Amino acid sequence: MSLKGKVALVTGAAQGLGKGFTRILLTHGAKVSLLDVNEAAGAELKRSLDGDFGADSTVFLPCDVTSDAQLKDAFRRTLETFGRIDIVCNNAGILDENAWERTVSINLCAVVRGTYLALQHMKKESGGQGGVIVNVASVAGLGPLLSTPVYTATKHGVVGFSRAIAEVSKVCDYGVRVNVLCPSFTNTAILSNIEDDRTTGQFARLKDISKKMLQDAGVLDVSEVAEGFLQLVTDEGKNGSVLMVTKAGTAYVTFPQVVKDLVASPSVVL
Ligand SMILES: NC(=O)C1=CN([C@@H]2O[C@H](COP(=O)(O)OP(=O)(O)OC[C@H]3O[C@@H](n4cnc5c(N)ncnc54)[C@H](O)[C@@H]3O)[C@@H](O)[C@H]2O)C=CC1
Ligand SMILES: CCCCCC(=O)/C=C/C=C\C=C\C=C\[C@@H](O)[C@@H](O)CCCC(=O)O
Repeated sequence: MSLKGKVALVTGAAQGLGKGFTRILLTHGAKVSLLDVNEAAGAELKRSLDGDFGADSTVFLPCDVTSDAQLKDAFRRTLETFGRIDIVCNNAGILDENAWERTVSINLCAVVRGTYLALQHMKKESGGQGGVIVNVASVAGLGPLLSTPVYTATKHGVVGFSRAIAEVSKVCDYGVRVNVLCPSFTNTAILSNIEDDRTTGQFARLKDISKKMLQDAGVLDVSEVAEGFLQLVTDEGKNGSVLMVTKAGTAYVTFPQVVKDLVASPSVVL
């Protein structure tokens, strides 16, 4: 899929991975609507992108993705600005085991909200032109990151929800692909949480284990993850795909078909 003339909406775009996704989309000819709760960082990024890609290539929309009204308004203003939405990346996320309800609200509830809004605008049965949604989970969405159980739960939820919605889209012929990106440790601000007792809370005593996992796994550059993101956006054969990006390599994840396996071989003991 060529990105020329396409319009993307990226949440949590002001820094880190969202900024990397934004830049790779712009480099390949798309226009991007940047959503972020951090107005200062968003405005600063907009100024920088104006210089690199021209002022008409992006729009920055202050938005707290936990607010239904703000996210709906951001979609509306994106359509007003660019006339279409072809790509949605639900990327915004935090890690805070103390503020675990807010972690769930941002990392999972807002991904559901952003996915449903994207489908509302893109699915063919409501007059849309189709498109693609990339939801950002984590390797912690594939297995437990022990010092962050709620963060782990939210990322598992993003994987499960996205795979299910991808199946819905296929069966209902929405014309919208839904994929999941599962990066490993990447060099952004969120990594500092691994050492921060304020965000690991009751699990702070486990931080040395998580730090060793980080040291063993290595730390990705944003650009490495952005290449995986671009694959999920542009490969029109990918729907319901889960792409894991690690320093050891990039791979599509396959999942056991438990029910089919169970029926096929009743001896399977769960
Ligand atoms: N950095 C890493 O090691 C990994 C990160 N991820 C995920 O990647 C996504 C992006 O995180 P990073 O770029 O690493 O972190 P980051 O902290 O650098 O960027 C997160 C961005 O989301 C924004 N944001 C936070 N809450 C928001 C809200 N309520 N509404 C709108 N924007 C909000 C922040 O202002 C920030 O710009 C997250 O979902 C994170 O869980 C997944 C795997 C690894
Ligand atoms: C603490 C900051 C992390 C926030 C960013 C993020 O999401 C990073 C995730 C990176 C890696 C997650 C790894 C999870 C591993 C589990 O799947 C499990 O396989 C670990 C098993 C460890 C072992 O050797 O037994």
